[in-house]
This record gives sequence, structure tokens and C-alpha cells, in this order.
Amino acid sequence: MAETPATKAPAKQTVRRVAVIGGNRIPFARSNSVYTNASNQEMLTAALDGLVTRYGLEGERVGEFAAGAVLKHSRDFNLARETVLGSKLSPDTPAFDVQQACDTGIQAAILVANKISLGKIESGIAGGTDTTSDAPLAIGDKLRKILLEANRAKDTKGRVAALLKVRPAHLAPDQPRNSEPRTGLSMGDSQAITTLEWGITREAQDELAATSHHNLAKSYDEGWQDDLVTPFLGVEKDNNLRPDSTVEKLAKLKPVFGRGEGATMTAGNSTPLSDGASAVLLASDDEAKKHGWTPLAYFVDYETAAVDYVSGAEGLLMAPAYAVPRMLERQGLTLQDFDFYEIHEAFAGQVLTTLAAWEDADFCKQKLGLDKPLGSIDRSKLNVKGSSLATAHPFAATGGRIVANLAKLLHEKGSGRGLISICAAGGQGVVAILEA
Ligand SMILES: CC(=O)SCCNC(=O)CCNC(=O)[C@H](O)C(C)(C)COP(=O)(O)OP(=O)(O)OC[C@H]1O[C@@H](n2cnc3c(N)ncnc32)[C@H](O)[C@@H]1OP(=O)(O)O
Repeated sequence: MAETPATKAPAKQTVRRVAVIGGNRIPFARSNSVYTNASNQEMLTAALDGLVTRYGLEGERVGEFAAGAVLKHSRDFNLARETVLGSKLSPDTPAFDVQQACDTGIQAAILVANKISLGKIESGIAGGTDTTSDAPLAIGDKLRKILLEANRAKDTKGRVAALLKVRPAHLAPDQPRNSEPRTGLSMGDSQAITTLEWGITREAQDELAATSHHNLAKSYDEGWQDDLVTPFLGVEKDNNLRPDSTVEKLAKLKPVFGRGEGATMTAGNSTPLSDGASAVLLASDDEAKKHGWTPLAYFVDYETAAVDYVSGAEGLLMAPAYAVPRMLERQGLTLQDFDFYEIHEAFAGQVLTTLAAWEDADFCKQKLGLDKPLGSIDRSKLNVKGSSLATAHPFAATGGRIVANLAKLLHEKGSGRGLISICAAGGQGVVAILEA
């Protein structure tokens, strides 16, 4: 009998492991310092081209480039593709934009990893960039509506009639806010509530901040940050780094989030607003072999979670505390089965409340449905090369920094497993596991 579409064998479905080949970033910078004239596209192109040069991809097509920025100008509606067109990659490389607030970078990596895992592409690059120095300013709603009306008018009389409605107050720009639309609270003020609820002390937060600076400073001294794309606009190092940070110095800073006696969050134990970009190359084993690339680590699993912070049922930045146990259960792992923990330091208070929640029997029982607490982690394995408090946190660039850092750490160790945890605005969180 002749083979028909209906009698043909089912289409091939593949699930493959996904290698992290390597990543790089430009040095991160505090807002309104050294990158005031750099756009998202320039920074992302620099991070991407760094990777393209390092892995011999000039003029080549990769399967896909997924990237994003949290704050985008309207001209950047097609940021990832425009970045490819301005880069050393082949213009035949497809690209698409991703946005999940501070989880943008890790989500971009997950999307690329899934496509590789399913056999749809052989390699891909994930990127992220953000600038708060070159933030998009929009015109206010009232002026925008008047201008649209003037644009629609059929004749000069109609246009003039519309434009005459403009009042001086309409000229105030609409600028991006660092606050949640549904609560009106900034990320910092939201976390200040959670920090207070969990009884996290000022000293514990300052200690975590000082450790982050010391770990990052040590990594520079050891030459570990050798894959940064430098100099970028003359910058060689993250300019937020303060190697001389001490708990005593940090204790002198005034609280900037929360109110009254319980306010413990300062500019020293919070990430600063900042600018920067990162990119990570992922590939199948076959593709890595073809190019002679040594995989640094493999993506094993990922999970996302979201919490109801609007009603106050949970803290804004607590989603990773929920995502991690789901992923651990699926993998049959405990919280202690890791050699490295990369927990994004949005605020020292966020890291410490997450760790406290995992140690708390009531939280683990009532909110996670577990018989016993997840327990403590070995703090000497946490953010060993520094994290966002020291590097700074250009929102969408942080995921790529963390994936690349962890993959490099696992490769150097030659074995083992690492946990990634990244909280984001909107009460969301993305977590992942990498293995050597
Ligand atoms: C999911 C997420 O990631 S949520 C997180 C998203 N990110 C955010 O919300 C960003 C939050 N950060 C901010 O809004 C701002 O950076 C703030 C409000 C914390 C601080 O802003 P600013 O007041 O402009 O900070 P600034 O850089 O001036 O620092 C204030 C002071 O702290 C000092 N300082 C900061 N870090 C340190 C340190 N490690 N050691 C000693 N002093 C320090 C500064 O020197 C400065 O001192 P000065 O006033 O004597 O000059």
C-alpha cells in the first residue's frame, strides 16, 4: 500500500541537553556616570560582538538571538534584530525581543535553551541590556492624545483647533517609574515591608553587601573577570565596586526605603540604578564539537513562579522562594545538593528573606506544602564572585551575567551543580539549575 501522510511515521521529536558555551558582558556602571551617552543597542551590540569574536562566529548565522531590555525607547521595538544587524553576526540570524523585568536575561537564555533542547536550532545567543541613564521619556497622555487628534485632522483649521488645547502642564514628560503600577510602591519600599516582616537586621544586610563587594574585588584581583568586553567607552571595571566596603561604613548610611525605626534598607545594601549589557552563547553538544567549543556547563532545569503581592498575601520579591522547591521536587534534589548558589542581590534584604523563608518550618509547611523546612545553605557557596550589590544591576543584563558566572565556576570546579534564583518586578521569579 502506498505511504500516505496519515500512515507515515510520526515526525521526529528530540530532547537534547543544552550547553552553556560562555558569556560576557561590558562592565556595569552606575546610572548617570560613564555610559550616559550609550544606548541599549550600543551596549548590547558590544556584549554580543565580544562573544562573536571570542567564539569565531564573525559572519556566521546562529539559530536565534533572543534579547531584551526592561526600559525601551519606542525606536527599540525590534531591539534584538536591530542589534544583530549592527553586529558582526550574519544578518541571516533571526532575533526576537523578550521582556520579564529583571528576569528578562534568564528568560531569554531559557527560550534559546528550549529551542536547542527540542532540536529546532543548534546554537543561539541570549542577551540583555538596560540603561537608566538613557531612559525613555514619553510625552504625557493628554499631550499625546491632542497630537494624535491634530494628526487625524483633515485640514489646517482642525489641526490648529486641536493644538490650541495644549496647556503648559501637558508638557511634563512621562518617565519610567521604579514602582509597581498596582501598589504604587517602589521595589525598595515593597521589599522593605518583607524585610521588616521577616525581622532581617540591618547588620545582616550590610554584612551581605560588604561580602558581595569583597568577593567581586577578589575576583578582579585574581584575574577571574577576564572575559569582560573591555575597554567599553574607556571603562575596564564595574564602577559600583567598592572594595573597601565594611559593615561599619555601611552602617553609617541613612535608610532610603521603608519608614521609621524599622527602616533598614540603604543605598549600600540595595542595588543602584545602573547601565550595562550581557550575552551568553548556548549550543547543542554536536554544535559545540563542530566548532571546537568546550561546554562550560549544562542547563538542567528551570522553573518560574508568581506571587500575589497585590493583596499583600506575599512579598513582591518572594516568587523564587516558591519556584525553587518545585524545581527541587521535580529533580529529586534538596536545597543542600548544590556547590554554588547564585541568588540575584536585588536588595540584601531580598536574599536574606528568601533564605529565611526556606529555613522557616511554618512558611515551608503553610506556603510550600512541605513536611519540613528546606533548611539552610552553606553561605560560603553563595555569590562567590560577588553579585548585583557590587556589580550593580542593569535589569535585563543580570540574568546573562549570572548564567555565565555560574557556568564558568562549574567548569573550573570540573564537577557539581549550581542554583540560580532571580526575583523580578510584578511578583515573579525565575530559577534554574546548571551542572558541570
Ligand atoms: C527585581 C529587582 O532586582 S528589584 C531592584 C530594582 N532596582 C532598584 O529598585 C534600584 C534601587 N536603587 C535606587 O533606587 C537608588 O540607587 C537608591 C535610592 C538606593 C540610592 O540612590 P542614591 O541616593 O542616588 O545613591 P548614591 O549613589 O548617591 O548613594 C548614597 C550614599 O551611599 C553611599 N554608598 C553607597 N554604597 C556604599 C557602600 N558600599 N559603602 C559605603 N557607602 C556607600 C554613597 O557614597 C552615597 O554617599 P554620599 O551621599 O555621602 O555621597
